[in-house]
Amino acid sequence: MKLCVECRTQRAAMRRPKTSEELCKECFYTAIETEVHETIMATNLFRRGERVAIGASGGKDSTVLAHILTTLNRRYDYGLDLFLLSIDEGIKGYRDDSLETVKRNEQQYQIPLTICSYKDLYGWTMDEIVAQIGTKNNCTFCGVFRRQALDRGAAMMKADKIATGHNADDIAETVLLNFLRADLARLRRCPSIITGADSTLPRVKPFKYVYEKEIVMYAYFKKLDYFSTECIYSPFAARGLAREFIKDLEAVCKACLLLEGLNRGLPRMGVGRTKRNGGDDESC
Ligand SMILES: Nc1ncnc2c1ncn2[C@@H]1O[C@H](COP(=O)(O)OP(=O)(O)OP(=O)(O)O)[C@@H](O)[C@H]1O
Repeated sequence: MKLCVECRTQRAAMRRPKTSEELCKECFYTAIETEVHETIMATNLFRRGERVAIGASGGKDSTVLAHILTTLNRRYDYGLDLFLLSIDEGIKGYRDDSLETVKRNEQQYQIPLTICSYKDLYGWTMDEIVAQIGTKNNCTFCGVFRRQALDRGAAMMKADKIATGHNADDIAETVLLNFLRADLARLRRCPSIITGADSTLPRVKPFKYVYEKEIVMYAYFKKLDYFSTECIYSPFAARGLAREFIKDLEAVCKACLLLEGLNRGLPRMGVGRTKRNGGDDESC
């Protein structure tokens, strides 16, 4: 039986994707939560007394965000007034089901939920828009409307900030997409942990440094209640290509793993052959 390298008492339940350390569940939770807390502290992400809208889609990222922000707010006494804000894009068989999850999260985390719909704000549901425009450019409508809908919903609820569940993988995909589109303004802006800092409603990404795989593991081990189906229109989105490309790069990037080990004082991390990083002579 392998013991957790952190507590050395419990059985290791996983190899942590970010560090390759073998940890028990409790030490894994502590590691993620502490890292998010340190990110929040190091970047002054919130101020005491702020009212924070958590963009809640019912998916894994925003569900874990709601769970971790609620936990940290209590544990470290941030003094934040948290609430869930969901945008109902009007996608039958997808958003209606995920909203049911958010309604349960409202009870589980004991933070109030507000739902704003495209139908009320714009007079159109996404299903109606897709019926007009087809499945090629529909994500443009959805992305632009959702961004504004989150702002309008948060302003209506007198929020000071919007927190979203964007993680390290999402940010890498966005960087790649903006690079491919040669969109320099967005390329410069998109990796920031806080955007619109000077506006009345800044947006923050507390999971900027959290790997998607670790969010999935956290949600799975904690048995969090989240909705895991992809948007029915997303197979047509360009983001999917960026995601595949980054996953392929990750699978062979032995040099990055070795370098990370050296920088973290774990020189043996990534030494030897694993299924994930291939042979010893693989490179980016
Ligand atoms: N319908 C929505 N209502 C409220 N917030 C949303 C909605 N859709 C997305 N968001 C916010 O934007 C973030 C990124 O959403 P996106 O759909 O790009 O990614 P995701 O990785 O699938 O996130 P999640 O797992 O939380 O659904 C979410 O984590 C959430 O905070």
